[in-house]
Amino acid sequence: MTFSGKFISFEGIDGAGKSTHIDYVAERLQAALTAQNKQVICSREPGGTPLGETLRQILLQQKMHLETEALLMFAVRREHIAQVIEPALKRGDWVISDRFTDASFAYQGGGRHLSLEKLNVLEQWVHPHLQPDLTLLFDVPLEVARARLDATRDLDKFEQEKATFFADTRNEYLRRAAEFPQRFRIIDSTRSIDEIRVQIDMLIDALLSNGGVPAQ
Ligand SMILES: Nc1ncnc2c1ncn2[C@@H]1O[C@H](COP(=O)(O)OP(=O)(O)O)[C@@H](O)[C@H]1O
Ligand SMILES: Cc1cn([C@H]2C[C@H](O)[C@@H](COP(=O)(O)OP(=O)(O)O)O2)c(=O)[nH]c1=O
Repeated sequence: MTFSGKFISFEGIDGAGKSTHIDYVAERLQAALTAQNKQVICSREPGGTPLGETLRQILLQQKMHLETEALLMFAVRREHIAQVIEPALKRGDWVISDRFTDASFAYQGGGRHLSLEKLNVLEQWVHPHLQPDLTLLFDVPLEVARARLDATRDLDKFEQEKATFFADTRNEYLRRAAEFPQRFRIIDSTRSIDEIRVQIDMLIDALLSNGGVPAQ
C-alpha cells in the first residue's frame, strides 16, 4: 500500500532518549509541512486512541501472561492503525509514533523471549502492508539508559526489569535494524542532544525532499 503521507517511528530501550527528541521532530516537520496544508500527527504505543490509552494503563502496571501482553500490544496497534495512522497517511498527513511493532519484537520477543515466529504472525495479521518509512532507533549502552532513568522518574513495569532483559531487548532492536536497513537509522544516543539533532535534521530533510532515507 502506498500513501501520500509518511510514517516515522521512534524506538529504543527505556531511557535511551527518544522522548527528548519527538517534540523537536514534530515541530520541525510541522513548520515544513504547513505550507503544503499537511498536519503532523504525534502519537504513541501502547496508546494512540482512547481504547489504546486505557489498555496502556493496564499494560504498564499489571503483570500478565507473556502472550496476553503481546496480544494486547497488537490489539492496541490494530485500533491505532485503523483510527489514526491509516486515515492520516491517506489524507497525506505525516505520523510520528513513539514506538511501533519493532518494540513488540524487542520487548516481548527479545526481552521476554516470545517466539519471533508468533510475532511475525501477529505483524502479518495486523499490518501486512504497512511499515514506517523511517525508524529512528535511539541506541545506548544499558548502564547509560539506566542512569538516565534513575535520575528522572518513577519506574513502570517494564522499566523495573533487570539488566539482562534490557540487554536482550537492545540486541533484538539491533537485529531488526540489521534486517530492515532501508528504514532503520541508528542514533548513537550517548552523544549530546545537539549532536543528535544534527543527524536527525539530516534524516528529516531528506525525507521531506522526497529523496527517501539517506545511507547510514
Ligand atoms: N543525549 C542525551 N544526553 C544526556 N541526557 C539525555 C540525552 N537524551 C536524553 N537524556 C535524558 O535522559 C532521560 C531519559 O530520556 P527520555 O528521552 O525520557 O528517554 P526515553 O523516552 O527513551 O525513555 C531524560 O532525563 C533526558 O533529559
Ligand atoms: C509498543 C510497545 C511498548 N512496550 C513497552 C516499552 C516501554 O517500556 C513501554 C512504553 O513506555 P514508553 O514508550 O517508553 O513510554 P514512557 O517514555 O512514557 O515510559 O511499553 C512493549 O513492551 N511492547 C510494545 O509493543
